[in-house]
Amino acid sequence: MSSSPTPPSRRRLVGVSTKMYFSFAQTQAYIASVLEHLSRSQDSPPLLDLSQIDIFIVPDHISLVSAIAQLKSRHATPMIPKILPGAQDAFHEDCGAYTGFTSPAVLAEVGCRIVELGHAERRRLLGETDADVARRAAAVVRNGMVPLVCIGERTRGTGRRKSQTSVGAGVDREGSDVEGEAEMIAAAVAECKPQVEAVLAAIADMELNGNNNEDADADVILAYEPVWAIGAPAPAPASHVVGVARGIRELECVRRRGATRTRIVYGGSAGPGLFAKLLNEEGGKYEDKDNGGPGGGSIDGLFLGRFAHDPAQFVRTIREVAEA
Ligand SMILES: O=C[C@H](O)COP(=O)(O)O
Repeated sequence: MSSSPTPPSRRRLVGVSTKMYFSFAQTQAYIASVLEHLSRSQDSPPLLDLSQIDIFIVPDHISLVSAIAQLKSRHATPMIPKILPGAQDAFHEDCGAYTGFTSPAVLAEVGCRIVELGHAERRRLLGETDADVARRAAAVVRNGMVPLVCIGERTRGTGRRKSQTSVGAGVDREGSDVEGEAEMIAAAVAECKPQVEAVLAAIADMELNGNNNEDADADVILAYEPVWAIGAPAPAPASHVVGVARGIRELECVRRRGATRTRIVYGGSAGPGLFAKLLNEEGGKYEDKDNGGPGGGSIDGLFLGRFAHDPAQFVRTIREVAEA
């Protein structure tokens, strides 16, 4: 009797953006402190196994080269995991008369590994469109880096959820109207759908045109960040996050990609304690093994902002994602 092979799992990941919160010196001090905390957490048993997860730090553009050097210098240190450096944006052209833009080719040249695209703040302040984000994602892949594409609905939705007024009520499902919640999830997935489709279509087109040497779908990270949960006192409700992530996984453009090639992280006032709540919400109800899931998960990790700007809290969250 032959048993079907176990599908490969998606690697978990956890990262932080410093947005524009830090000075150059503060970014250097932050990274040094994160490395120090990670090193200390490996000093005594029980040792933390970080080999199965990806960790990334996304500083501002000016601090990036220095951050890359800092991270590289510690990679030789035993027990310290590799931390992938990321950028907060890249243009869709590699070079030319594009004053003030950031070249993806130069980012790759200096050792950048992940490029965040289409953050809600850029969509709002700079008018970046799905088409802009899609072209940039293709350029990031073309240059051998991984796009971290921010998607998310702008408003809390019009479902009839009873606890709609309080964002902070997020993780507490008491009093929620399940039908209204389902409507809000469906509305959020519908708003995310064109954002995801545009990006995956642009990457698929680029791959079809032979610009990618890989013989497989490119790795893509979707950062699901409901706009109303960014910069808020608390994250979106776990039930909402998991519901939307499942809806995104069911989109045809996601389903037809390689099983492990699309990872989804949650962002928006995320911090310590959240990942366990998300996994608890998944509760094994969603068997995503066919799609490379780690045995019941639609969410692969977290993308943090403010609540990880304290290095100890970031490392605490890394530990939680690794051990959950
Ligand atoms: O880039 C990260 C996200 O926008 C979340 O930021 P936040 O945790 O400060 O809300």
